[in-house]
Amino acid sequence: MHFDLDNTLEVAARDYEIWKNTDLDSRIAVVKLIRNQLIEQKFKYATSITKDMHKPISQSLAEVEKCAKLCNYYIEESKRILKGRTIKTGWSEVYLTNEPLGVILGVMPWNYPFWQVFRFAIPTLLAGNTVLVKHASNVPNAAVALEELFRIVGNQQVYFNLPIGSEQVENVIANPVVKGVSLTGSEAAGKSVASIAGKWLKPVLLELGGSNAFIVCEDAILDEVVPVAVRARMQNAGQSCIAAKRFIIHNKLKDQFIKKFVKELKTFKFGDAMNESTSFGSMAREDLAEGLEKQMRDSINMGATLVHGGKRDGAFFEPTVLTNINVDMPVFKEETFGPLAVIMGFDDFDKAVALSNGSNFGLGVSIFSKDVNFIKSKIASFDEGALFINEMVVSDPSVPFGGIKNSGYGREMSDEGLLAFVNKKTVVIK
Ligand SMILES: O=CCCC(=O)O
Repeated sequence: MHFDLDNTLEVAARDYEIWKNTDLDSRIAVVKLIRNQLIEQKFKYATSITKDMHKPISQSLAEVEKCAKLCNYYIEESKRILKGRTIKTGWSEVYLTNEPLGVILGVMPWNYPFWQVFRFAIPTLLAGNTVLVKHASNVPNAAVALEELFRIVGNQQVYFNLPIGSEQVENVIANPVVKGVSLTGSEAAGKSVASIAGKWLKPVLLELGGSNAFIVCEDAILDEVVPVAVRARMQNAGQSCIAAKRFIIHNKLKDQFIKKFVKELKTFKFGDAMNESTSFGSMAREDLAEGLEKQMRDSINMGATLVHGGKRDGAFFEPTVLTNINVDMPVFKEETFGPLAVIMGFDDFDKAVALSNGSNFGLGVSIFSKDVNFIKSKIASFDEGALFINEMVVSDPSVPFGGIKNSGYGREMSDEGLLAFVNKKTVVIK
């Protein structure tokens, strides 16, 4: 079917004029309809995810349910967040209103094809904007299913799927109807989108890669920590920006940690992604698995030791563990977007901090210790967007989410996510 980009941009701009004047109660009512439809048809939506990127169906269902949770959060909270505020000054009245900006472009990735779109689109729409979504080319079923789902909105369309190639994104950003861009994707995509948006002076939110450290201190209880560590790395076949990628373990616990980690990996059930008991699937594409294999091989050639796994069959990459890592290896320096854990040791906590900060990314870090007060005293020494103590780094609708350094800038979810694309208009009355 022929897709007319210019016409779509025109309609998105025209419908924005209606949507921005739709009161917040009505926008919230629309989000309720979207949520209801999502839950009623959750198997259909989950199947579109699994078909596109081979995620086991139980995990696709969990992704769809998380989208509903995000809707519930904003259904409850958006009035409070968008309310604006008054400011006491020498004038008789000063206040701030939060107004929409216009048509906002979302450039979205394939690893959580529904979740990533929901966390961009729901708050952006509730603020009164309309959205264009340029989804990843390897999730076409999810992209179409999402547009259909959001079409539930009465008289006007507020969500537009753009089935375009990445080479067309520049023109979309440059188009005067587009007033901002949110990108979740690679560091390279972030640099490109940020420079184009900069040229046209349009606000941009970047949620890029990560190479989170997972630090285990000497006093941690391994039987509690290891199942969390495995989940933190192997979730979504390792294809998550916030997955733990570099395990930094106190030297007194390191050998035991490795043993228990590998034992836990052996409990995974591989198989048909549509089978509800499958707990570990293949990666989304063969070229991605090949890329991970290269990072692993290059690191082994530089002295890393393969402890477990390491085999690839097409897009299937065995859960893999490497140790004897140094900071020059690709598995340390680059993001490993697949099921590969690298394990390093430390004696002194400051060394663990230095290793954690030794990445160009700065999305999040997990630290496990009984001495929470000690860890709290060290919070400022971590260059990260988030620090989770005795918990893996997770995303949650009520908690701001985003990074620093090459992980991007801006925050999604919580109050910050709803205020990401608004004009905070100041009103002063003498
Ligand atoms: O891939 C990055 C985000 C994953 C998540 O929100 O859980």
